[in-house]
Amino acid sequence: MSTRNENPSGAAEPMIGATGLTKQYGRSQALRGASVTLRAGEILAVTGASGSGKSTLLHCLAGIVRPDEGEVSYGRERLDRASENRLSELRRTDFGVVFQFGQLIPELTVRDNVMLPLLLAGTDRAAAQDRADEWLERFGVRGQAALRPGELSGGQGQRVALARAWVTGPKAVFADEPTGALDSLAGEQVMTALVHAARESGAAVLLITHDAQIAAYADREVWLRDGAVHSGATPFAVQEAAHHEG
Ligand SMILES: Nc1ncnc2c1ncn2[C@@H]1O[C@H](COP(=O)(O)OP(=O)(O)OP(=O)(O)O)[C@@H](O)[C@H]1O
Repeated sequence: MSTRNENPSGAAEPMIGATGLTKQYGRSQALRGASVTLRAGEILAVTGASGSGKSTLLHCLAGIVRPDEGEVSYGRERLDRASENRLSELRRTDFGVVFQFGQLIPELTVRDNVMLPLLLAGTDRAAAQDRADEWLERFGVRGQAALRPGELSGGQGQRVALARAWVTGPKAVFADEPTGALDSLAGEQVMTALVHAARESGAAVLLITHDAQIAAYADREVWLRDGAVHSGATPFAVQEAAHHEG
């Protein structure tokens, strides 16, 4: 089911804005003047062929990577100039991140994985466990709380990763190909859970995907080519390239 254009918050104010971002890795120019806005409460899909700069853009917006040039604003704060301490604080409190392969800690149980961000933020153990169980329940994986990540299906693992991203009450969640390793049914279940969590919590979501069906869950779509952002629906040629390479 697509929820395109159904942002119930109706909020249009920019939450995170990036202008003129450039980022070079050795000889490879990942971003060339990329500008994008993530508005409060919206789900924004970012598509584009492999190597077009999608992950680098997400890393710059989430304060994981500092751009070479350009500005990243979070409200009134300049993330491109923020200290490392402030950026790691924001990643613990205001931002959640989900990657293609969940990146759960294999030695910890599902519940301990989800509790971890809360414990790092100083929440006491009993409260952290209650909140972790609550989010596992919302993502339909409460029954798997005592298992280790290696015992989960791909879709369950991604729903646990979403629970871990949402457990701290983030203002924005950055999801880099969260369904990229899943079959289409598991991908749809993960996206349904993600949209539900976003609507319930009011968190904005930046969703990277090479899959047009996954992008259709978003409120708005932008696409990257050669490190620059374009708005509107992804052109078919870019979709095709992303599909084959992704
Ligand atoms: N940490 C890094 N070190 C070196 N080069 C990098 C690094 N991260 C990205 N790049 C390069 O920057 C360019 C953009 O990469 P990026 O991962 O942002 O693209 P992408 O659109 O997310 O690609 P994909 O869909 O394949 O994940 C690529 O040429 C890539 O090789």
